[in-house]
Amino acid sequence: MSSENSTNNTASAVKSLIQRPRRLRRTPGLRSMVRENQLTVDDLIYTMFVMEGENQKTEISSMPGCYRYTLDLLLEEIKQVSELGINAVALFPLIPEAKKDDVGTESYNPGGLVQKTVKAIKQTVPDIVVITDVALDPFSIHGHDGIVDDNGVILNDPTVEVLVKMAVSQAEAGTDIVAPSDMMDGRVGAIRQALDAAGYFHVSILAYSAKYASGYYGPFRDALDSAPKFGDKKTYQMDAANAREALKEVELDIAEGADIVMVKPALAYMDIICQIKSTTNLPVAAYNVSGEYAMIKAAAQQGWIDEKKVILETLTSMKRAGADLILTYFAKEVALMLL
Ligand SMILES: NCc1[nH]cc(CCC(=O)O)c1CC(=O)O
Ligand SMILES: [Mg+2]
Repeated sequence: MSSENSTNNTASAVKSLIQRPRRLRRTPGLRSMVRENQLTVDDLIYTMFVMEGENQKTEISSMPGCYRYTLDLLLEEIKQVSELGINAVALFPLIPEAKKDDVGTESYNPGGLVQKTVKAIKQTVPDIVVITDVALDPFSIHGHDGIVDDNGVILNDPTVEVLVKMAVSQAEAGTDIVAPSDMMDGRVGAIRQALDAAGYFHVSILAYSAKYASGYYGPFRDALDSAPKFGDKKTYQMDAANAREALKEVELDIAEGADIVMVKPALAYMDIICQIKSTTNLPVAAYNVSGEYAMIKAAAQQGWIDEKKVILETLTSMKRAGADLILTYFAKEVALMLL
């Protein structure tokens, strides 16, 4: 018994406290019994960068500890993380400049990098869930997620036609989940229809439903060399000030056939995760984006924060906000911490 609670001059109001929340924080066992949320390896989706070539991995300078892998080394990494219990990987390709064009033709090449990668993963680690990104930015010379007209306007409906081809070609390659990250209107419905028409009823759609125009994507654009060559993405990605609009976007994507809805970025949008969770029974995903990764790594490298503690605290808070799934570059590190 600590003397703090037994001194004679303790105010009587405190002495007679009936509720003392600290009672349940007294020991690790008690804390564990009343813990409301638990981060587990099942929550994690490992976001990975793939590039052409052989036997190479290159570190992304603004994302220390995160690499672009050639397919052979990517497969090694995926085997390892699968053994650690990670269920799913989300793939993003680095496309050589020479294969980029105005309309992202390479994105639906049956022999393209993504398609080749999906096939190889399915042959080597068949149990891992493969999630492929559906958006034009890695494939377009201008770095936008859509087709651009002469006035610099990002065209919605012509872009959706390309996204549909991309999604079907990923399904042909064997992907489990297609994940449109482009924010064009109507793409979820168009992709669902096309997948079904081609017999891919079983392929799921993870919709980037509430994706914000964010400063937190900088390191990702370094990784893929995909920063927009002009303007910004504000005519298609959402305004950071809006919350009700996120609910509208989610509602539309669900009506169009989304299987999982996502909020992106995560950390600055916890309120959005929480609100969406309370309005849908679908699984809700959160994308712990590149800038969120970079901030933690940078502060940790300076010795300013305890990296492991901050990673676990950050991802657990996303679960507390309502995320069922978390896309994160920390997935492997976290899986090791949770062992
Ligand atoms: N379709 C683009 C896309 N898909 C995933 C990310 C960012 C992910 C991250 O920052 O980790 C982006 C960047 C963007 O919209 O410019
Ligand atoms: Mg939408």
